[in-house]
Amino acid sequence: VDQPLTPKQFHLGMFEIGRPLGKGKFGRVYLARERTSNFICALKVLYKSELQHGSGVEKQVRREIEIQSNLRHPNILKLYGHFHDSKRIFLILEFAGKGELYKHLRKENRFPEWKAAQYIAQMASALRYLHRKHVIHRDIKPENILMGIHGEIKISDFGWSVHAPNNRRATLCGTLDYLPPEMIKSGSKDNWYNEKVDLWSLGVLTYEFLVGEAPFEDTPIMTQKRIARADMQIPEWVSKEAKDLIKKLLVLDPEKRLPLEDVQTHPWIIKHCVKGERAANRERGSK
Ligand SMILES: Cc1nn(C)cc1-c1nc2c(-c3cnn(Cc4ccccc4)c3)c(Cl)cnc2[nH]1
Repeated sequence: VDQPLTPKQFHLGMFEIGRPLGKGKFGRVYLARERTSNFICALKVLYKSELQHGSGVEKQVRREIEIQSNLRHPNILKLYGHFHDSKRIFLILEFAGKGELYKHLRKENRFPEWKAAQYIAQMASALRYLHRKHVIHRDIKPENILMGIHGEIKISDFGWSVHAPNNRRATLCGTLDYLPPEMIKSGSKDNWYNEKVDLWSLGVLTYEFLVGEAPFEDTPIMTQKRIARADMQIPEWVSKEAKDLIKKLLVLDPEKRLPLEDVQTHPWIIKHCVKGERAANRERGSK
């Protein structure tokens, strides 16, 4: 499909800026329309002054641009291009029509199993695509997932992703809930650049979609202790198939976590994702 946003050089005058869509730790995102093609997109604006020179954040933005502009997958938010002026850096991103997934999760408290399974199947498909390109996301959590107009999910915010193998040090901030044990424990960091870290986070995400809170949610100290021991309880009302998948992803040994191709063929995923449309709608109608 020919992308209207393919000129080599972009500049701010090409866009009509709309309402603010949200803000992150660094920068804000605005709805925008490219004037000649009327193409709707999301413009992420970062102030250079906020990205201290030579700091990790500047490298993170560079990495986000380098990695995300080469990705093309229905469940990964597209980065069409970027440009900058004297004070700001602009990322031209795909507009996700239904916004941030975590807001939907908080509003609904938790997702029904059929919806959670479809989201996890889409995440597994996107992660398989990333891992085939030796990209590790390393920051899978509801806050970094957006929703398209048809309810499909889109992984965004590649600021923490890396090309494996990689010898960069990373400073961690934000929630600990999604960190795998190998990133919590001190000692060898090469496990940080093993794509198995995304499998652990996928397990945490599955749990949070179904239960409405993260499995190791606690005080920061207790969260670290519970992660290091994979100490979590799955409520008895969660189906046995869903419990089985969570337990096969939240495994301390990275090498023993269920591979993505087995996630996609897991009975819980098959049960909710490959039924005929009619049967699935009938089931959903009864929810
Ligand atoms: C909000 C919202 N409501 N609806 C109906 C659609 C949206 C929507 N938001 C987006 C957004 C969007 C907005 N905020 N954020 C979080 C953020 C902001 C700044 C730096 C880092 C992270 C992402 C994007 Cl990128 C891309 N598409 C988006 N679509």
